[in-house]
Amino acid sequence: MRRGFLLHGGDNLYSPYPRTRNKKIEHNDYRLFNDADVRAPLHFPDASYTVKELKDWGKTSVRLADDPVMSSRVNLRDLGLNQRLVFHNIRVGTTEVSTLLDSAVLNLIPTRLSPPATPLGAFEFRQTHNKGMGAFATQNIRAAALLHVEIPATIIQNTLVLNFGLTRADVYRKLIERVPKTTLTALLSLHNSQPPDTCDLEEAILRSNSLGIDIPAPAVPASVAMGHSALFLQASRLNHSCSPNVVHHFDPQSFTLTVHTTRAIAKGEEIVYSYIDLASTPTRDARRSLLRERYNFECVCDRCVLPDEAVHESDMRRERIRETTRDVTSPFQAWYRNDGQDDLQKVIEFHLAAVEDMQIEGLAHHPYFLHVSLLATCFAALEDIRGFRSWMGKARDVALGNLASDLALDMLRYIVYPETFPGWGSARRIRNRPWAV
Ligand SMILES: C[S@@+](CC[C@H](N)C(=O)[O-])C[C@H]1O[C@@H](n2cnc3c(N)ncnc32)[C@H](O)[C@@H]1O
Repeated sequence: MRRGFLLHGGDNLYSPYPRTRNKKIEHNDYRLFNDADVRAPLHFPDASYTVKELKDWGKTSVRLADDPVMSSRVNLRDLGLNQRLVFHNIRVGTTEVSTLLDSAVLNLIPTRLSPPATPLGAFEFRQTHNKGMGAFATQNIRAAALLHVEIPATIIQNTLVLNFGLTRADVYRKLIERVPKTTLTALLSLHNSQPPDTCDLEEAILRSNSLGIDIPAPAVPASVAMGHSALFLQASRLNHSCSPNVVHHFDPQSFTLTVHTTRAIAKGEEIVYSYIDLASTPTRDARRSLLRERYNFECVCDRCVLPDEAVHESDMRRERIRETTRDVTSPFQAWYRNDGQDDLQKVIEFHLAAVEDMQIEGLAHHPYFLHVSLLATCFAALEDIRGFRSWMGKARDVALGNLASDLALDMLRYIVYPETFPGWGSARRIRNRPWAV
């Protein structure tokens, strides 16, 4: 028996529940309710996920399992402003996520959550001497560790202002109305970086601390699916650095933000990520002006407060990283095209120099992955198992930190069975080509 299904009678849609049986439900509501809350759980292949409760239209709750981590609870309410706007308060365990979303995105809110992996959590919050609060490692932490996992406190769709003719203030006010009291208290203690008197305090804090998240959505237009901002009460305490030691990603499967280390962190070191794209801003001045413009602060990270001469060297190094990354595959390709007549050692040195520059600068963003992957490819060509495993291991760490689990699994396979790597032994093979000199 399909408990909880809404009945579809021509154009009139009615709820089967006693308290709401005679309540006419608008077409949009039906579509939302049906798709997001009822159909999805029943499609679960795993028998342990069943709809445990489903009651009270308008305050609908769906429990998927007794395990609080594996269950989600969805409350729907029509905003009343527009048929297509719906509020959701999603309970995930004991955490409530207050959201203001376009109804098209409702389908994307998971009714079944993957359990988030257990984070190391080895950090504490305390005052910094020049950046307000910050997070600090309470023990030595290895590279590629899962440091923190957090469910958002709020999610807001950025395009609501455009799509529904609301003012930005309307949207934030409506969202704040839905935030539970305890969350609001924690939210109000966060940093406010907005210029004074530009908006309400709540809005200012949400704007100062929210992070962009992508909710992938094959079924809805990209403009709707992307462009959400989420507030994370703890991750909001992480400061910016131009030499970051962590990256964060929103994982739609577990509906959590995950924070991974990009390099080893010493006990007492501050945990920092980059608020901007460091690859496109190699100089301190460029980074500072971008941060000033976007986030209204002057960067005083370890890299930016170096003496002028050291800053100049750092700028040069970062320019060099940008240059070597521009056509990152060409040295290897040239070697390959030339039937291996050039010295593969030179290709290796090219990438090693780039990696060294990045290590000095404390950078492990995208170009780092390319360089270490190409180093692994060079060592594979030479059938050098130790070199291959070492660089492939570094590339895999980056993949893990970026939640590319399929790629990381492939890489693990290559680490275990190097000879299955596609370019394994290519140095020997191309030298033996009949047309090779
Ligand atoms: C999202 S909050 C980070 C946590 C904040 N320090 C706090 O006390 O809650 C962002 C604010 O922290 C400060 N901040 C973060 N990184 C900084 C940096 N590298 N240099 C100077 N201030 C920084 C700025 O005031 C910025 O507006």
